Amino acid sequence: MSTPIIEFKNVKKCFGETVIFSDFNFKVEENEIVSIIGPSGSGKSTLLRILMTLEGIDGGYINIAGESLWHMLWQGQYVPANNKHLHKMRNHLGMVFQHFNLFPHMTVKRNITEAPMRVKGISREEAEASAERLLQLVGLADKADSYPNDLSGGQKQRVGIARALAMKPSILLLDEITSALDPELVDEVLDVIRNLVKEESFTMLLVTHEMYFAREISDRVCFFDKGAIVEEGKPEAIFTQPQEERTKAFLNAYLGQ
Ligand SMILES: Nc1ncnc2c1ncn2[C@@H]1O[C@H](COP(=O)(O)OP(=O)(O)OP(=O)(O)O)[C@@H](O)[C@H]1O
Repeated sequence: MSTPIIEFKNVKKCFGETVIFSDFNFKVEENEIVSIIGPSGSGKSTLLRILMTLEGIDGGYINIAGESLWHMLWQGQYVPANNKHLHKMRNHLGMVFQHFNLFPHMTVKRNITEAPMRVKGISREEAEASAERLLQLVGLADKADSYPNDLSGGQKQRVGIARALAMKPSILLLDEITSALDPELVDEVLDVIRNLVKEESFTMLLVTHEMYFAREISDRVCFFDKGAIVEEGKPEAIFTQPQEERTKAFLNAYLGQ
């Protein structure tokens, strides 16, 4: 078997006294599209935030493309990886957030070019050419000079996707990217992701409450509860023949099955 592109091994994560993951194990293969579904507060966003190194861990390992993300063994102790290594590992990942997280004082184009120029040292010319291509891809070529506050929620999120792609990540993390949107704006954002996976191979890990989208797009769906994967499998199997009581109850509540 090939090396998984993402691997959590015996990961422990606490917020103070609250244990989110006690012994979490999880793998994603290269070019696999995996949806994480599950109740609110079960740790789904934390999982993505840990991968992005926005949160640390309290034990275990996380490997990305076969290399340790957070901890390295040094003289018998686990220590955080140094900044250079962390920077290299972060380059594998792009994340789209629920609340867009765009810089309001920057134009759309600048929101997209900022990180590639600052973090990757790409020239302004190259970053702007890439931003223009990406804006075309997300259907916002005419909004390059607008400011985020002049855009609809769906447009803001499409900028969020373009911004994540500008870093050329090999893994895209999507954290409930349509949850903050009015229902009529959801599909314009999901269509961008649909087109993206049609055009290119991607490793994608998405946390979503859009069950029809998870079913349509995923190679694998994981039902997650209380910091653990309760059940996982092909979308058809999870959505039509869930085996675990907790999965059935969740899907019943969600889909009225
Ligand atoms: N920075 C933090 N400090 C303390 N507790 C936190 C922090 N971030 C998350 N939590 C807690 O960790 C638990 C898991 O949160 P998380 O956001 O990962 O859940 P989730 O499954 O993504 O939920 P939702 O579907 O509502 O977004 C929750 O109880 C949350 O309150």
